[in-house]
Amino acid sequence: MYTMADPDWGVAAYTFRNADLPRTLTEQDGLYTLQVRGNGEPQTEIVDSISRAHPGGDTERWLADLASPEVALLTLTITEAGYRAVGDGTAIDRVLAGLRERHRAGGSPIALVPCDNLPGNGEVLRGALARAAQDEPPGFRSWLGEHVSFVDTVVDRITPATTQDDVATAARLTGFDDHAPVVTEPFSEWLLAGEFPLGRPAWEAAGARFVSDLAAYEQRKLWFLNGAHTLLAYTGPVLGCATVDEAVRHPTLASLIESWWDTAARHASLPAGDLADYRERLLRRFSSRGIRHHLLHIAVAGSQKIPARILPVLRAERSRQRLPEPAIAALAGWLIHLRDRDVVDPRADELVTLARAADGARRVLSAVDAALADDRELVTTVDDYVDHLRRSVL
Ligand SMILES: NC(=O)c1ccc[n+]([C@@H]2O[C@H](COP(=O)([O-])OP(=O)(O)OC[C@H]3O[C@@H](n4cnc5c(N)ncnc54)[C@H](O)[C@@H]3O)[C@@H](O)[C@H]2O)c1
Ligand SMILES: O=P(O)(O)OC[C@@H](O)[C@@H](O)[C@H](O)[C@H](O)CO
Repeated sequence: MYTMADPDWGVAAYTFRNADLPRTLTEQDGLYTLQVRGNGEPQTEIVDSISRAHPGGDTERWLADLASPEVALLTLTITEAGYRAVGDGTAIDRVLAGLRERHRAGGSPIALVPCDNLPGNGEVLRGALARAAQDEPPGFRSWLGEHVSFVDTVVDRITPATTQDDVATAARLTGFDDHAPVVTEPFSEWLLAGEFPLGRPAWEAAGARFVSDLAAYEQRKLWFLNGAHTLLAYTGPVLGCATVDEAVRHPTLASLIESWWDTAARHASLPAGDLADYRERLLRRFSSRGIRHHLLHIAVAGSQKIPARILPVLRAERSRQRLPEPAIAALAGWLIHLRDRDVVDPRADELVTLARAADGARRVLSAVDAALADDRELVTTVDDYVDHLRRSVL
Protein backbone atom coordinates (compact mmCIF):
# COMPACT_ATOMS: atom_id res chain seq x y z
CA MET A 1 0.00 0.00 0.00
CA TYR A 2 2.85 2.39 0.86
CA THR A 3 4.77 1.42 -2.29
CA MET A 4 1.75 2.29 -4.43
CA ALA A 5 2.43 5.95 -3.57
CA ASP A 6 5.52 5.82 -5.81
CA PRO A 7 4.76 4.61 -9.36
CA ASP A 8 8.49 4.24 -10.16
CA TRP A 9 8.68 1.19 -7.92
CA GLY A 10 7.09 -2.26 -7.88
CA VAL A 11 7.21 -5.35 -5.70
CA ALA A 12 8.33 -8.87 -6.59
CA ALA A 13 6.52 -10.76 -3.82
CA TYR A 14 7.52 -14.18 -2.48
CA THR A 15 5.56 -16.27 0.00
CA PHE A 16 7.34 -18.68 2.28
CA ARG A 17 5.03 -21.71 2.38
CA ASN A 18 1.79 -20.67 0.74
CA ALA A 19 1.80 -21.59 -2.97
CA ASP A 20 -1.89 -20.66 -3.53
CA LEU A 21 -1.59 -16.95 -2.79
CA PRO A 22 1.02 -16.16 -5.49
CA ARG A 23 -1.03 -18.18 -8.00
CA THR A 24 -4.17 -16.22 -7.09
CA LEU A 25 -2.35 -12.89 -7.28
CA THR A 26 -0.81 -13.78 -10.64
CA GLU A 27 -4.28 -14.68 -11.99
CA GLN A 28 -5.50 -11.20 -11.00
CA ASP A 29 -2.43 -9.33 -12.35
CA GLY A 30 -1.03 -8.76 -8.85
CA LEU A 31 -4.01 -6.57 -7.92
CA TYR A 32 -5.79 -6.88 -4.59
CA THR A 33 -8.42 -4.95 -2.67
CA LEU A 34 -7.58 -3.20 0.56
CA GLN A 35 -10.77 -3.01 2.61
CA VAL A 36 -10.45 -0.39 5.30
CA ARG A 37 -13.01 -0.97 8.05
CA GLY A 38 -13.93 1.65 10.56
CA ASN A 39 -17.37 1.80 12.09
CA GLY A 40 -19.29 2.55 8.86
CA GLU A 41 -19.29 1.02 5.37
CA PRO A 42 -15.78 -0.24 4.47
CA GLN A 43 -13.66 1.95 2.18
CA THR A 44 -11.92 0.09 -0.61
CA GLU A 45 -8.80 0.70 -2.63
CA ILE A 46 -7.19 -1.49 -5.30
CA VAL A 47 -3.49 -1.91 -4.58
CA ASP A 48 -1.39 -2.22 -7.73
CA SER A 49 2.19 -2.26 -6.46
CA ILE A 50 2.78 -6.03 -6.81
CA SER A 51 4.47 -6.51 -10.19
CA ARG A 52 5.04 -10.25 -9.78
CA ALA A 53 4.14 -12.89 -7.16
CA HIS A 54 6.06 -16.15 -6.71
CA PRO A 55 5.95 -19.13 -4.37
CA GLY A 56 9.01 -19.29 -2.11
CA GLY A 57 9.89 -22.62 -3.75
CA ASP A 58 10.73 -20.82 -7.02
CA THR A 59 14.41 -20.76 -6.06
CA GLU A 60 15.79 -19.90 -9.49
CA ARG A 61 13.66 -16.77 -9.70
CA TRP A 62 14.42 -15.82 -6.11
CA LEU A 63 18.18 -16.06 -6.62
CA ALA A 64 17.96 -14.08 -9.88
CA ASP A 65 15.93 -11.32 -8.18
CA LEU A 66 18.29 -11.07 -5.24
CA ALA A 67 21.29 -10.97 -7.60
CA SER A 68 19.80 -8.12 -9.63
CA PRO A 69 21.06 -4.56 -9.00
CA GLU A 70 17.53 -3.47 -10.01
CA VAL A 71 16.40 -4.85 -6.64
CA ALA A 72 17.23 -2.22 -4.04
CA LEU A 73 15.67 -3.64 -0.94
CA LEU A 74 14.06 -6.72 0.57
CA THR A 75 11.28 -6.48 3.14
CA LEU A 76 10.55 -9.53 5.30
CA THR A 77 7.34 -10.47 7.12
CA ILE A 78 8.05 -13.96 8.41
CA THR A 79 6.65 -13.86 12.01
CA GLU A 80 8.75 -13.58 15.16
CA ALA A 81 9.61 -17.30 15.00
CA GLY A 82 11.01 -16.93 11.47
CA TYR A 83 14.16 -15.20 12.75
CA ARG A 84 14.85 -17.97 15.21
CA ALA A 85 14.56 -20.93 12.85
CA VAL A 86 17.96 -22.23 11.73
CA GLY A 87 19.02 -24.69 9.06
CA ASP A 88 18.25 -25.60 5.47
CA GLY A 89 15.11 -24.18 3.92
CA THR A 90 14.44 -21.60 6.64
CA ALA A 91 13.74 -17.98 5.72
CA ILE A 92 17.18 -16.93 6.98
CA ASP A 93 18.82 -19.66 4.91
CA ARG A 94 16.98 -18.50 1.79
CA VAL A 95 17.88 -14.86 2.36
CA LEU A 96 21.51 -15.86 2.83
CA ALA A 97 21.42 -17.86 -0.43
CA GLY A 98 20.05 -14.79 -2.22
CA LEU A 99 22.73 -12.54 -0.77
CA ARG A 100 25.44 -15.04 -1.74
CA GLU A 101 24.14 -14.83 -5.31
CA ARG A 102 24.14 -11.04 -5.17
CA HIS A 103 27.73 -10.98 -3.95
CA ARG A 104 28.74 -13.35 -6.77
CA ALA A 105 26.95 -11.18 -9.35
CA GLY A 106 28.94 -8.04 -8.51
CA GLY A 107 27.84 -7.21 -4.98
CA SER A 108 25.49 -4.23 -5.32
CA PRO A 109 24.49 -3.01 -1.89
CA ILE A 110 21.01 -3.77 -0.58
CA ALA A 111 18.77 -2.76 2.32
CA LEU A 112 17.01 -5.47 4.36
CA VAL A 113 13.80 -4.28 6.00
CA PRO A 114 12.24 -6.69 8.55
CA CYS A 115 8.59 -5.85 9.35
CA ASP A 116 7.88 -8.24 12.23
CA ASN A 117 6.95 -7.26 15.79
CA LEU A 118 10.34 -7.68 17.44
CA PRO A 119 12.40 -5.15 19.36
CA GLY A 120 15.39 -4.09 17.25
CA ASN A 121 14.17 -6.18 14.31
CA GLY A 122 17.02 -4.88 12.09
CA GLU A 123 19.61 -6.05 14.63
CA VAL A 124 17.79 -9.35 15.14
CA LEU A 125 18.01 -10.00 11.39
CA ARG A 126 21.67 -8.92 11.25
CA GLY A 127 22.47 -11.35 14.11
CA ALA A 128 20.52 -14.23 12.55
CA LEU A 129 22.30 -13.77 9.18
CA ALA A 130 25.72 -13.39 10.82
CA ARG A 131 25.21 -16.68 12.71
CA ALA A 132 24.01 -18.45 9.56
CA ALA A 133 27.04 -17.11 7.63
CA GLN A 134 29.75 -18.06 10.10
CA ASP A 135 31.19 -20.81 7.86
CA GLU A 136 30.99 -18.70 4.68
CA PRO A 137 34.17 -17.44 2.97
CA PRO A 138 35.68 -14.29 4.58
CA GLY A 139 35.17 -12.19 1.40
CA PHE A 140 31.41 -12.79 1.48
CA ARG A 141 31.22 -12.18 5.23
CA SER A 142 32.97 -8.84 4.96
CA TRP A 143 30.68 -7.84 2.06
CA LEU A 144 27.70 -8.68 4.30
CA GLY A 145 29.16 -6.42 6.98
CA GLU A 146 29.86 -3.51 4.63
CA HIS A 147 27.22 -3.52 1.90
CA VAL A 148 24.08 -4.91 3.49
CA SER A 149 22.09 -2.36 5.43
CA PHE A 150 19.65 -3.41 8.18
CA VAL A 151 16.68 -1.10 8.64
CA ASP A 152 14.70 -1.13 11.91
CA THR A 153 10.94 -0.78 11.52
CA VAL A 154 7.73 -0.54 13.53
CA VAL A 155 4.62 -1.59 11.60
CA ASP A 156 1.40 -0.60 13.30
CA ARG A 157 -1.86 -1.55 11.60
CA ILE A 158 -4.26 -4.24 12.76
CA THR A 159 -4.76 -6.62 9.84
CA PRO A 160 -6.44 -9.93 10.70
CA ALA A 161 -6.36 -13.00 8.46
CA THR A 162 -8.78 -12.77 5.50
CA THR A 163 -12.00 -14.82 5.77
CA GLN A 164 -14.46 -16.07 3.10
CA ASP A 165 -16.85 -13.32 4.22
CA ASP A 166 -14.16 -10.73 3.45
CA VAL A 167 -13.80 -12.18 -0.05
CA ALA A 168 -17.56 -11.86 -0.61
CA THR A 169 -17.65 -8.31 0.80
CA ALA A 170 -14.78 -7.20 -1.44
CA ALA A 171 -16.61 -8.46 -4.53
CA ARG A 172 -19.84 -6.80 -3.42
CA LEU A 173 -18.17 -3.44 -2.82
CA THR A 174 -16.00 -3.20 -5.92
CA GLY A 175 -17.38 -5.64 -8.49
CA PHE A 176 -13.83 -7.04 -8.72
CA ASP A 177 -13.89 -10.80 -8.00
CA ASP A 178 -10.82 -10.60 -5.78
CA HIS A 179 -9.70 -13.84 -4.12
CA ALA A 180 -6.95 -12.17 -2.07
CA PRO A 181 -8.43 -9.08 -0.40
CA VAL A 182 -6.88 -7.64 2.76
CA VAL A 183 -8.99 -6.23 5.58
CA THR A 184 -7.54 -3.59 7.82
CA GLU A 185 -8.34 -0.68 10.14
CA PRO A 186 -8.14 3.05 9.27
CA PHE A 187 -5.13 3.65 11.56
CA SER A 188 -1.74 3.08 9.94
CA GLU A 189 1.77 3.87 11.12
CA TRP A 190 5.07 2.75 9.63
CA LEU A 191 8.27 4.01 11.22
CA LEU A 192 11.71 3.23 9.85
CA ALA A 193 15.32 3.91 10.86
CA GLY A 194 18.28 2.99 8.65
CA GLU A 195 20.04 3.42 5.32
CA PHE A 196 18.84 2.56 1.81
CA PRO A 197 22.05 2.48 -0.25
CA LEU A 198 20.28 2.04 -3.62
CA GLY A 199 17.35 4.31 -2.80
CA ARG A 200 13.77 3.46 -1.89
CA PRO A 201 10.19 4.26 -2.85
CA ALA A 202 8.85 7.57 -1.55
CA TRP A 203 6.93 5.77 1.20
CA GLU A 204 6.65 9.05 3.10
CA ALA A 205 4.16 10.13 0.39
CA ALA A 206 1.76 7.59 1.96
CA GLY A 207 2.62 8.58 5.53
CA ALA A 208 5.69 6.47 6.48
CA ARG A 209 8.05 8.28 8.85
CA PHE A 210 11.83 8.04 8.86
CA VAL A 211 13.40 8.61 12.27
CA SER A 212 16.93 8.26 13.66
CA ASP A 213 16.05 6.02 16.61
CA LEU A 214 13.08 3.73 16.95
CA ALA A 215 13.61 2.32 20.45
CA ALA A 216 10.97 4.40 22.27
CA TYR A 217 8.35 3.81 19.51
CA GLU A 218 9.10 0.08 19.44
CA GLN A 219 8.64 -0.08 23.17
CA ARG A 220 5.36 1.82 22.99
CA LYS A 221 3.97 -0.42 20.28
CA LEU A 222 5.24 -3.74 21.62
CA TRP A 223 4.20 -3.10 25.22
CA PHE A 224 0.93 -1.22 24.71
CA LEU A 225 -0.52 -2.79 21.56
CA ASN A 226 1.14 -6.19 21.21
CA GLY A 227 1.49 -6.69 24.99
CA ALA A 228 -2.23 -6.02 25.41
CA HIS A 229 -2.99 -8.39 22.51
CA THR A 230 -0.85 -11.08 24.13
CA LEU A 231 -2.59 -10.56 27.48
CA LEU A 232 -6.03 -10.84 25.84
CA ALA A 233 -5.00 -13.73 23.59
CA TYR A 234 -4.22 -15.91 26.65
CA THR A 235 -6.86 -14.72 29.12
CA GLY A 236 -9.76 -13.94 26.74
CA PRO A 237 -10.44 -17.52 25.56
CA VAL A 238 -10.45 -18.73 29.20
CA LEU A 239 -13.26 -16.23 29.87
CA GLY A 240 -15.17 -17.23 26.75
CA CYS A 241 -14.12 -14.40 24.41
CA ALA A 242 -13.15 -15.21 20.81
CA THR A 243 -12.07 -11.83 19.41
CA VAL A 244 -10.27 -8.69 20.56
CA ASP A 245 -13.41 -6.53 20.32
CA GLU A 246 -15.37 -9.01 22.45
CA ALA A 247 -12.55 -9.12 24.99
CA VAL A 248 -12.32 -5.35 25.50
CA ARG A 249 -16.07 -5.33 26.23
CA HIS A 250 -15.69 -7.99 28.97
CA PRO A 251 -15.49 -6.09 32.29
CA THR A 252 -12.70 -8.24 33.81
CA LEU A 253 -10.56 -8.05 30.69
CA ALA A 254 -11.26 -4.35 30.15
CA SER A 255 -9.97 -3.63 33.62
CA LEU A 256 -6.92 -5.86 33.11
CA ILE A 257 -6.08 -3.95 29.93
CA GLU A 258 -6.33 -0.56 31.64
CA SER A 259 -4.21 -1.86 34.49
CA TRP A 260 -1.64 -3.24 32.01
CA TRP A 261 -1.38 0.16 30.32
CA ASP A 262 -1.03 1.93 33.69
CA THR A 263 1.73 -0.50 34.66
CA ALA A 264 3.58 -0.29 31.33
CA ALA A 265 3.36 3.52 31.37
CA ARG A 266 5.38 3.60 34.61
CA HIS A 267 8.39 2.20 32.73
CA ALA A 268 7.96 3.50 29.16
CA SER A 269 10.29 6.14 27.69
CA LEU A 270 7.94 8.36 25.65
CA PRO A 271 6.33 11.37 27.36
CA ALA A 272 3.16 10.65 29.37
CA GLY A 273 0.96 12.71 27.00
CA ASP A 274 2.07 10.69 24.00
CA LEU A 275 1.38 7.41 25.83
CA ALA A 276 -2.05 8.63 26.96
CA ASP A 277 -3.00 9.53 23.37
CA TYR A 278 -1.75 6.19 22.09
CA ARG A 279 -3.72 4.13 24.62
CA GLU A 280 -6.89 6.16 24.14
CA ARG A 281 -6.67 5.52 20.42
CA LEU A 282 -5.79 1.84 21.02
CA LEU A 283 -8.96 1.31 23.00
CA ARG A 284 -10.98 2.65 20.06
CA ARG A 285 -8.99 0.46 17.65
CA PHE A 286 -9.48 -2.67 19.77
CA SER A 287 -13.22 -1.96 20.19
CA SER A 288 -13.93 -1.55 16.47
CA ARG A 289 -16.74 -3.85 15.40
CA GLY A 290 -15.54 -3.70 11.80
CA ILE A 291 -12.48 -5.83 12.62
CA ARG A 292 -12.89 -9.43 13.85
CA HIS A 293 -9.43 -10.20 15.22
CA HIS A 294 -9.36 -13.75 16.59
CA LEU A 295 -7.54 -14.19 19.89
CA LEU A 296 -6.41 -17.72 19.11
CA HIS A 297 -4.73 -16.43 15.95
CA ILE A 298 -2.71 -14.03 18.12
CA ALA A 299 -2.03 -16.72 20.75
CA VAL A 300 0.78 -18.36 18.76
CA ALA A 301 4.52 -18.38 19.57
CA GLY A 302 4.15 -17.03 23.12
CA SER A 303 7.74 -18.04 23.83
CA GLN A 304 8.88 -15.45 21.27
CA LYS A 305 6.44 -12.71 22.28
CA ILE A 306 6.10 -12.79 26.08
CA PRO A 307 9.82 -12.07 26.66
CA ALA A 308 9.64 -8.89 24.53
CA ARG A 309 6.19 -7.63 25.54
CA ILE A 310 5.41 -8.67 29.12
CA LEU A 311 8.65 -9.62 30.89
CA PRO A 312 10.50 -6.25 30.65
CA VAL A 313 7.61 -4.58 32.51
CA LEU A 314 7.28 -7.47 34.96
CA ARG A 315 11.02 -7.35 35.81
CA ALA A 316 10.87 -3.58 36.36
CA GLU A 317 7.89 -4.06 38.69
CA ARG A 318 9.49 -6.93 40.62
CA SER A 319 12.59 -4.81 41.21
CA ARG A 320 10.18 -2.51 43.12
CA GLN A 321 8.64 -5.50 44.95
CA ARG A 322 5.34 -5.14 43.09
CA LEU A 323 3.27 -8.01 41.67
CA PRO A 324 1.45 -6.48 38.68
CA GLU A 325 -1.86 -8.29 38.16
CA PRO A 326 -2.03 -7.95 34.34
CA ALA A 327 1.44 -9.45 33.82
CA ILE A 328 0.57 -12.28 36.24
CA ALA A 329 -2.69 -12.77 34.33
CA ALA A 330 -0.84 -13.00 31.00
CA LEU A 331 1.51 -15.66 32.39
CA ALA A 332 -1.34 -17.60 34.03
CA GLY A 333 -3.35 -17.46 30.79
CA TRP A 334 -0.30 -18.67 28.85
CA LEU A 335 0.06 -21.62 31.26
CA ILE A 336 -3.60 -22.55 30.79
CA HIS A 337 -3.13 -22.27 27.01
CA LEU A 338 -0.06 -24.55 27.14
CA ARG A 339 -1.98 -27.06 29.25
CA ASP A 340 -5.32 -27.08 27.41
CA ARG A 341 -4.90 -26.05 23.78
CA ASP A 342 -3.17 -27.09 20.57
CA VAL A 343 0.00 -25.06 20.92
CA VAL A 344 1.66 -23.40 17.93
CA ASP A 345 5.12 -22.30 19.02
CA PRO A 346 8.65 -23.12 17.86
CA ARG A 347 9.23 -24.43 21.41
CA ALA A 348 5.83 -26.15 21.70
CA ASP A 349 6.99 -29.67 22.67
CA GLU A 350 9.31 -28.46 25.40
CA LEU A 351 6.84 -25.89 26.80
CA VAL A 352 3.81 -28.18 26.83
CA THR A 353 5.78 -30.80 28.81
CA LEU A 354 7.01 -28.15 31.26
CA ALA A 355 3.55 -26.60 31.70
CA ARG A 356 1.92 -29.94 32.46
CA ALA A 357 4.43 -30.83 35.23
CA ALA A 358 3.35 -30.43 38.86
CA ASP A 359 5.42 -27.25 39.25
CA GLY A 360 4.52 -26.04 35.73
CA ALA A 361 4.55 -22.30 36.48
CA ARG A 362 8.14 -22.39 37.73
CA ARG A 363 9.29 -24.60 34.88
CA VAL A 364 7.69 -22.52 32.13
CA LEU A 365 9.08 -19.34 33.65
CA SER A 366 12.53 -20.94 33.81
CA ALA A 367 12.31 -21.52 30.03
CA VAL A 368 11.96 -17.78 29.40
CA ASP A 369 13.71 -16.15 32.40
CA ALA A 370 15.70 -18.12 34.99
CA ALA A 371 15.72 -15.27 37.54
CA LEU A 372 11.94 -14.89 37.46
CA ALA A 373 11.61 -18.66 37.95
CA ASP A 374 13.57 -18.33 41.23
CA ASP A 375 11.13 -15.67 42.45
CA ARG A 376 8.96 -17.86 44.70
CA GLU A 377 6.41 -15.17 45.48
CA LEU A 378 5.87 -14.59 41.75
CA VAL A 379 5.58 -18.31 40.95
CA THR A 380 3.02 -18.85 43.74
CA THR A 381 1.02 -15.84 42.57
CA VAL A 382 0.95 -17.13 38.97
CA ASP A 383 -0.23 -20.55 40.23
CA ASP A 384 -2.97 -18.93 42.30
CA TYR A 385 -4.00 -16.80 39.31
CA VAL A 386 -4.43 -19.91 37.16
CA ASP A 387 -7.00 -21.13 39.71
CA HIS A 388 -8.55 -17.65 39.87
CA LEU A 389 -8.96 -17.49 36.08
CA ARG A 390 -10.41 -20.97 35.89
CA ARG A 391 -12.85 -20.17 38.71
CA SER A 392 -13.92 -16.96 36.90
CA VAL A 393 -15.38 -19.14 34.15
CA LEU A 394 -17.82 -20.88 36.47
N1 LIG B 1 -1.35 -8.70 10.83
C1 LIG B 1 -1.06 -7.64 11.56
O1 LIG B 1 -1.94 -6.94 12.12
C2 LIG B 1 0.38 -7.24 11.71
C3 LIG B 1 0.68 -5.89 11.94
C4 LIG B 1 1.99 -5.53 12.21
C5 LIG B 1 2.98 -6.50 12.18
N2 LIG B 1 2.67 -7.77 11.94
C6 LIG B 1 3.76 -8.76 11.92
O2 LIG B 1 3.65 -9.56 10.78
C7 LIG B 1 3.80 -10.93 11.13
C8 LIG B 1 2.97 -11.74 10.20
O3 LIG B 1 1.62 -11.38 10.43
P1 LIG B 1 0.54 -11.70 9.36
O4 LIG B 1 -0.75 -11.19 9.87
O5 LIG B 1 1.02 -11.30 8.01
O6 LIG B 1 0.51 -13.27 9.49
P2 LIG B 1 0.18 -14.35 8.39
O7 LIG B 1 -0.05 -15.60 9.16
O8 LIG B 1 -0.83 -13.84 7.44
O9 LIG B 1 1.53 -14.43 7.57
C9 LIG B 1 2.68 -14.95 8.11
C10 LIG B 1 3.65 -15.22 6.99
O10 LIG B 1 4.86 -15.66 7.60
C11 LIG B 1 5.21 -16.91 7.04
N3 LIG B 1 5.85 -17.71 8.11
C12 LIG B 1 5.25 -18.26 9.17
N4 LIG B 1 6.17 -18.91 9.92
C13 LIG B 1 7.36 -18.72 9.30
C14 LIG B 1 8.68 -19.16 9.59
N5 LIG B 1 8.96 -19.90 10.65
N6 LIG B 1 9.65 -18.79 8.73
C15 LIG B 1 9.36 -18.02 7.65
N7 LIG B 1 8.15 -17.59 7.34
C16 LIG B 1 7.15 -17.94 8.15
C17 LIG B 1 3.94 -17.55 6.55
O11 LIG B 1 4.20 -18.49 5.55
C18 LIG B 1 3.19 -16.32 6.05
O12 LIG B 1 3.57 -15.98 4.73
C19 LIG B 1 3.37 -11.04 12.60
O13 LIG B 1 3.99 -12.07 13.24
C20 LIG B 1 3.74 -9.69 13.11
O14 LIG B 1 5.06 -9.76 13.63
C21 LIG B 1 1.39 -8.18 11.67
O1 LIG C 1 1.53 -12.40 16.10
P1 LIG C 1 1.71 -11.08 16.80
O2 LIG C 1 1.24 -11.10 18.23
O3 LIG C 1 3.03 -10.44 16.58
O4 LIG C 1 0.71 -10.17 16.07
C1 LIG C 1 -0.67 -10.34 16.19
C2 LIG C 1 -1.28 -8.98 16.38
O5 LIG C 1 -1.08 -8.53 17.70
C3 LIG C 1 -0.60 -7.99 15.48
O6 LIG C 1 -0.66 -8.51 14.20
C4 LIG C 1 -1.19 -6.62 15.55
O7 LIG C 1 -2.43 -6.60 14.94
C5 LIG C 1 -0.26 -5.67 14.85
O8 LIG C 1 0.99 -5.71 15.41
C6 LIG C 1 -0.84 -4.27 14.80
O9 LIG C 1 0.08 -3.41 14.31
